[in-house]
Amino acid sequence: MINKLTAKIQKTKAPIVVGLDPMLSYIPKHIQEKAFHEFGETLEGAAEAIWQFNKEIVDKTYDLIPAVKPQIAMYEQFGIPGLQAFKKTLDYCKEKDLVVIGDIKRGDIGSTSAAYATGHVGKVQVGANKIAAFDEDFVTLNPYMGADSINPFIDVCKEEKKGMFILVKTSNPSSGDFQDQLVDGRPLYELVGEKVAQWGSDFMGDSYSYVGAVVGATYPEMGKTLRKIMPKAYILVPGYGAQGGQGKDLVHFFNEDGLGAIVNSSRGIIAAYKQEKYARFGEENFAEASRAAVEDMVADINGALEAAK
Ligand SMILES: O=c1ccn([C@@H]2O[C@H](COP(=O)(O)O)[C@@H](O)[C@H]2O)c(=O)[nH]1
Repeated sequence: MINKLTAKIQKTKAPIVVGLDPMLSYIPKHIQEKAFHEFGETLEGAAEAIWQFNKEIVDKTYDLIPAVKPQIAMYEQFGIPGLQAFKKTLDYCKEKDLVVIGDIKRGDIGSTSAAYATGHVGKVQVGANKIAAFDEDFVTLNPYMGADSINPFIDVCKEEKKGMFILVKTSNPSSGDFQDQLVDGRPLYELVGEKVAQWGSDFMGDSYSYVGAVVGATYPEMGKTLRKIMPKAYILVPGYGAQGGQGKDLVHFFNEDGLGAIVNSSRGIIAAYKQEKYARFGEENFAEASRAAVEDMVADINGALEAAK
């Protein structure tokens, strides 16, 4: 899967991932009304609205992008119908040949992590059958419970040739509360970065590892340091757009081969039609606005990479 991700980034020339993080407040009235007419103002109605919204965005952008990152929390808030919409979204994106990164941020004691790994990237044994449940290509993981929370994912991913992005330095304002604390004189995120490099060293694709890292666009200097600590790890970079990150901040997240980082934007793409810049599209054409926002994001990042050469 890491080879597929790298190849798709090279083919599209778009080192970006569209975050499918639908909130009802982003979903145009005409979609909500249709879904509520059919299913009522219920969890089922909400789930139908987010599925129709996602589908239109995917239809209008899939030819420009290598990957999507559905955030499971946005679906879980609608309970079981929400999780069904999550699964429908994953399957549809895979039909469109997109790489799917499930933003699930799991990590628990070994036996529980093993169950999460089975459900999200593996296959569960049911009688004589082995069945893939959610079946993402990559997942995000929280490593702060230690190696035994990550190892089950490594085992399952090795079997399935799938991958993971491990939280190293997150984009949020209080990420420093714990991640920046000094341990033997070094920030904790650097030590986690070293561990990611170590985990990845015996789980390599052709040029990059199946074990990637999450580093926020909002911390460019730390991104530069972590790039050197984890040269073979793909870095998933959230924090672009709605959280303030811009192309010029991201140059040092990439390696000299122009690869090694994939930048996420969720609200900045899926709710683009709400921004003044894309207001010309109108609510009806929200997915066209998302397409324009993808094109602008790619131009911003590639422009910054060119300028830095
Ligand atoms: O450090 C992190 C890790 C994950 N995220 C997730 O990425 C998206 C960001 O959404 P935007 O709308 O582009 O701000 C969201 O799913 C977060 O849970 C992150 O922001 N930072």
